[in-house]
Amino acid sequence: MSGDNIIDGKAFAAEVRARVKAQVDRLVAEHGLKPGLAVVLVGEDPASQVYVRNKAKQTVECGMRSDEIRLEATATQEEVLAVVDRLNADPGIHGILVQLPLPDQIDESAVLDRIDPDKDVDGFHVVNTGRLQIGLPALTPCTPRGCMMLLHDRLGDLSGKHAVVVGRSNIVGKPMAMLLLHANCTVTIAHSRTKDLPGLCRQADIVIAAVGRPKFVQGDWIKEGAAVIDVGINRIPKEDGKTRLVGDVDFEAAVGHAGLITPVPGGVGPMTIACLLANTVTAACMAAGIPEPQVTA
Ligand SMILES: Nc1nc2c(c(=O)[nH]1)N[C@@H](CN(C=O)c1ccc(C(=O)N[C@@H](CCC(=O)O)C(=O)O)cc1)CN2
Ligand SMILES: [Mg+2]
Repeated sequence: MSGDNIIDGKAFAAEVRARVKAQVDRLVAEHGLKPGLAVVLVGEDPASQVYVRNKAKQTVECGMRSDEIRLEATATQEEVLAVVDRLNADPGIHGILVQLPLPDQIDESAVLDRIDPDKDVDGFHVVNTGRLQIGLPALTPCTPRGCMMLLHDRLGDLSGKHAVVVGRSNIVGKPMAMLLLHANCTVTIAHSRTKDLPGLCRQADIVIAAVGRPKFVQGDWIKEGAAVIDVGINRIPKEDGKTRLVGDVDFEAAVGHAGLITPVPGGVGPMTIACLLANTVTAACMAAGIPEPQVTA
């Protein structure tokens, strides 16, 4: 993959992490403030274990404190809430993330809403959701924030562009639509009941695929020159019995139509963790009542 229209999310995420590290270095040097991120993992989901390990590694590489809290898959709601309460009260922890999905016995929204909104670096708490909705400063969900960074980097001003968001989840589709709206896009949210989805996508200057179905968005749904951001991470079986990762877009078919497109892997995924680190710096600065250090390059 080497076309000019293919966005290298891995390289861009490395740049974001370098900026975060420079910010952290200044916070430590000028304010004695070392941001801390705690990640809570309940159970042994293999993909979640990899993501949590990568988060901890990248947090430390950026010079921040990293706490990893692991609970058995059989943990009770009370046990998970007790961990969140303890982290809420820890002044050295500025960001808390509970890795999703949670086991079935746990009420996900009750856990997410127990996190102190000022430490909610996932931006999933109802307070941050509401703040985003009405345009107040908010901790913003990491994946949509990463998508916006990629779009602004390659397209600059997004005003007046028609964006179609395929998917209406609370963690990607809805906040994504809100961020695009705040960037003055005309936004359509499409979902399983949308009529003529191919025709709708063909009108879009920007297509965000966040539906959770492998290769769902077809190549001929993409208008010539449109930007295609693929949020999907689907593992599909290969003939040799192993699995491979594909997005929600049929990449091979879409790449010939798109003006810009993110691959899977190596597109949006790496931006999610980079934005989590950036949100942790934001949360630490908010807690200390100091402005975020501005770093160049
Ligand atoms: N509390 C949260 N849970 C989950 C989130 C989240 O933002 N907050 N998002 C996903 C998982 N996720 C981070 O937690 C995540 C997913 C994918 C990647 C990534 O870098 N993907 C790579 C491929 C990695 C692979 O081979 O599996 C890529 O796309 O290039 C990072 C983070 C659900 N849970
Ligand atoms: Mg549940």
